[in-house]
Amino acid sequence: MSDTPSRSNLAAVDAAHHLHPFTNMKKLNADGTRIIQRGEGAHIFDSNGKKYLDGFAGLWCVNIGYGRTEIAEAAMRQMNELPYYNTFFGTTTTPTTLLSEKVCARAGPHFNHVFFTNSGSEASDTWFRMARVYWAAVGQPAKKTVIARRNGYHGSTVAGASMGGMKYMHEQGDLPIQGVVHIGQPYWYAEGGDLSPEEFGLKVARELEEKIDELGEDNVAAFVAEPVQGAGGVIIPPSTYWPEIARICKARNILLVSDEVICGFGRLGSWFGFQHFGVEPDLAPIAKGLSSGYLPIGGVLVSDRIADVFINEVGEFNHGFTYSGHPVCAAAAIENLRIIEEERLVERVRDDIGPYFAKAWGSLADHDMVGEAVSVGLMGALQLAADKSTRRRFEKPDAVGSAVRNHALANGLVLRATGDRMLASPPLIISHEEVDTMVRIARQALDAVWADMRS
Ligand SMILES: Cc1ncc(COP(=O)(O)O)c(CNc2cccc(C(=O)O)c2)c1O
Repeated sequence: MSDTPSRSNLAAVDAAHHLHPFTNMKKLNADGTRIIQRGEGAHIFDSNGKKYLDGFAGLWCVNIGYGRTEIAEAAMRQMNELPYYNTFFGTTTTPTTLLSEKVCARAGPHFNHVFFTNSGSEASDTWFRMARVYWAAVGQPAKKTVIARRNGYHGSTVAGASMGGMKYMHEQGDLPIQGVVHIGQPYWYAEGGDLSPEEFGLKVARELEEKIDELGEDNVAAFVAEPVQGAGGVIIPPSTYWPEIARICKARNILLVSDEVICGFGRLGSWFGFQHFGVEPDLAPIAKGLSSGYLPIGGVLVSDRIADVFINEVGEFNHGFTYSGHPVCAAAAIENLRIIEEERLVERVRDDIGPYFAKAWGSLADHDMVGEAVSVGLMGALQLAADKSTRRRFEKPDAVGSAVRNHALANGLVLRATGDRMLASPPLIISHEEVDTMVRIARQALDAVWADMRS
């Protein structure tokens, strides 16, 4: 049956058949969905030919930018040779094995093993089970509880959504599951009060020690955190935060889990976020920049402390996915990492475009509506404020953030709004001129919304 009628009316077909994630479908069907047709470099184009500078790299993930045909060619070669085989029952495939070596080579001396998944959420549920299996194998089975953070994000699977600190997710489906508790987040602008950022960083880190004391150290398996919270609003912790977290985890014998799904693969100007903050985690979920989103793949970096127990004590870890280490996805990821390495994109973020972005994006702090303009590497946020002199927030943060986002989008720039924070996470290949364009359109959007609010 010809698909011409459907293709000519994709929005109507989408409304009739496609349920979108994190979307109010009634509103979307009324507004109509936007068909994104192709991408090139840091730009995407919709089905009407409108061009957008993708200041969000898809969903934090298109690190090498769009249109890199080398990846399609690598995927096609693998697909034509072997489109799929599994890694259960004593088998593997060449790209899966080579990718595991390549990922570990960038993760530092303590990481020599990776467990592959299809997404970041599956990586969350994988390490969640690994942590409990690890403690049981070393004779401390009561160490089951995971401590996570309010406003953290770790995906949409049951454990991932439970460890996430988003109340609106917990309300749907009776989460969090037993064995997951939350402490505060290092969000100084909103919660620091009269403390300096450094004082606040120590205070909120020490909530971890208080929670461990409350639960009993012998009941706590792990603490999980994103190096920089992404979906929570690009919350960059004060300098005192991570050293104190690392000290507490070591002193109190709980596993430290660094969620690298966003911060990994160059986003912060280092291969992984934990390296940027000088931390040595025990486990680290990965996804997104691993393949730059060209094909779905995720995983868990497993430190020697954990891997040695799984190899020598646990025996069979009864966990895994049909597509764990999918050969075509692995081939695409290998090519993606080759591009990141050969074009020195991590170093570029650290030494060139990251500092350039910080200066340009930081200049927006002079706007009456901007309370802070912060960034690390190519991950930035604008905190919108009703009164920046007192850090007073807007009454309707979501409405303000959406208004700025929609204005930017109408003028050809994709930004993410989470409440009253405007988030940027452009492809690592973005040029200086494109950063200038991002900032120009963002400023225009701020001017327009601020003027609307005062009219
Ligand atoms: C830190 C972190 N951990 C786990 C996940 C889950 O990964 P998957 O989506 O591949 O299952 C994420 C994902 N992060 C994510 C996903 C979708 C939207 C947004 C947003 O900020 O709007 C963020 C993430 O940001």
